[in-house]
This record gives sequence, structure tokens and C-alpha cells, in this order.
Amino acid sequence: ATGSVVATPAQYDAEYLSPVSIGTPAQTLMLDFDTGSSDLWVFSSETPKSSVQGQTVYNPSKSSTAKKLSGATWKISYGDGSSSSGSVYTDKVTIGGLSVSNVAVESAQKVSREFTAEADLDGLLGLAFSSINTVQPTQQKTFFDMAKPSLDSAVFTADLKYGKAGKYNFGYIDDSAYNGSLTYTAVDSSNGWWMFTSPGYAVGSGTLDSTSITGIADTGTTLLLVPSSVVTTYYKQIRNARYDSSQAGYVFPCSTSLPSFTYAVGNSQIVIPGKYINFAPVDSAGSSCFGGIQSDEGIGFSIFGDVALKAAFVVFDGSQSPRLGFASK
Ligand SMILES: CN(C)c1ccc(C(=O)NN)cc1
Repeated sequence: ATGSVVATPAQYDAEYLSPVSIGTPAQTLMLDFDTGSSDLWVFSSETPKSSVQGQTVYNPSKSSTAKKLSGATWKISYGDGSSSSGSVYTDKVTIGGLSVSNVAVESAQKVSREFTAEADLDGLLGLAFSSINTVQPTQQKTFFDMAKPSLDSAVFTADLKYGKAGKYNFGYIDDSAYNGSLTYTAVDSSNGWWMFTSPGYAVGSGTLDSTSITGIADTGTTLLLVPSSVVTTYYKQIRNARYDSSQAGYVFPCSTSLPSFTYAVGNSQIVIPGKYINFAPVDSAGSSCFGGIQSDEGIGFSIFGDVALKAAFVVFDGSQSPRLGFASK
């Protein structure tokens, strides 16, 4: 089996949302596919009304295939401080024509204000390793792990794009979606993430600096978060860039033309065009813009978020020895 689903960017490519059908008859929600976490959770009929501001909710009592997972609970918090928690059902989940039964669908009984504020986001679909799923007392498998036995190939691919819809495919690699060849690199999944080491980087047309960057491929994080030494080197190339403590990040005039940022993957390189690194205006005046490359200070590893991933076609190979494949596009 295979599946293919569109990934539509929300405000300033802050996140990418994909339609997911849950239950019988189908209840279709827009979920943020997140390779940085492993819980499939949704706004639901159990979410306090005051916390639901525009989201579509899953109602298990209206699904003939929903079953309460008795005694199961979940609770998750994300890098940006947001969080959610609740109860658990199992139900049929269909993504882009790929149907899987008895998937753990985590029903939100609490969501933090950051989620309430995202009217277009109805939940998250975790695509990291099931070892970090938060359901207790019985940890649950991700949609991908549940789908794996049925898939033609134990892979999914992320093809996110700048300011327009991209795609997630399950079970196959669309060789027409990228240029040249895929370069595969080793994954350390011991912490539950798709963690890899980039052997170097370059700013603009500069030479490759062999400072390695170890981080996670995380479609659920918007920006590229790297060591402060790399951040400093990048913004040093931009005359009017400055660290804005009120924004807790580097900003620059929105009219600035930005240098590209290249990250190495094995012996090949992915070039992030400069325009991808102008993330969004920090004020309604639109005079100063927030950089798409910021520091990973204090996290302990880097995060290759959407700013980095949307410059590539990425294969998440979930075979016996997981690996990541990157190609330019
Ligand atoms: C508040 N929202 C929409 C979030 C979505 C995803 C994440 C995240 O760190 N994923 N790896 C955080 C927050």
C-alpha cells in the first residue's frame, strides 16, 4: 500500500497542514505532520469549549469504529513551551488513500494557549519513533509504525515547499520529485528522533566550513536552529542584521536580500535560498523581519526545521536500520 497527501503551509510557512480522515463515517481534520514527536493527538469533543477557537474536533462517539483505550492517558510538551494532554481512543485513520485500523488517536482534554490560537490546526500527527510516544500505561505506535507492515516500502517522504503546497508520501519514493540523486546519511534514533550529523555548512557563495552540525529533522519546527557560532557567522554577512533581545532572535530590515545557507549531507549539499531565511515581519509595520536561522542554545542539539527541510526532498527510511535521504529539488 501507499499514500500521498498534500501539505499546505499556514501563515508564513510556520507550519504545514494535511487532511487526515478519522473514524466511520470519516471525520476529516487538518493535522500538522511532525517528525519531531510521536503522538497523534486531536482537538475533540472532550476539549473544553473555551479552548476551541475555530478548530475542527474529532467526536469518537460519532464513529462506529472508535474504541476507548481504557485507562490510557497522554501528556506532551514541545520545544516552544506549548503542551496538551488527554485520553485515548483507537480508530481507523486514512491519509491520502492509505487506511490503517486501530490507530491510537489521542483526544485533547487540555491544550495550551498556543494551540488554541492556531485556528487552522486541529492536531498533530507524530512521525518520530514510537519510543517517545507519551501514552501511559501502554505506549502506543505512530501511524507510520502501524502502517509499515502494509507499505510497499518502509518509508515516508517529506516534500515541503516555500509558500506553496508540498506533499507527504507513504510507502514509496517519487523519483520525479527531486533533482539528481538521493544522499543517505546515518540516523541515531536512540532518543526517539530522526537525528543526523551534517558535516559542514556554508554561507552564501563561501567555502564549506567543516563544523559539523548534529540535529533532528523536524517538520514540526518552523525554523533552522543551529549552534550560536553558526548563527553569528551567518548574520555577520548581513550589514543591518542585529540580535533583538525583545524578539529573542536575529532580525533585519524586511527589504534585505539574504545570503543562502548550505548544509552538507554526506558528500552532497542542500542549499537554502536566502529568501527562505526571511521568516516573517516582527511588527505590523513590516519594517523588521525575523530570521529563519536562529540559535539552538540550550536545547543540546540542532533542529533542521521547515526552513531547512523545504529546500530538499527528504526520505525518512524506517527500515530495520533507519536512515535519512536528502536530495535537492
Ligand atoms: C503550537 N504548535 C502548533 C506546535 C507545533 C509543533 C511543535 C513542535 O515542536 N513540533 N516538533 C510545537 C508547537
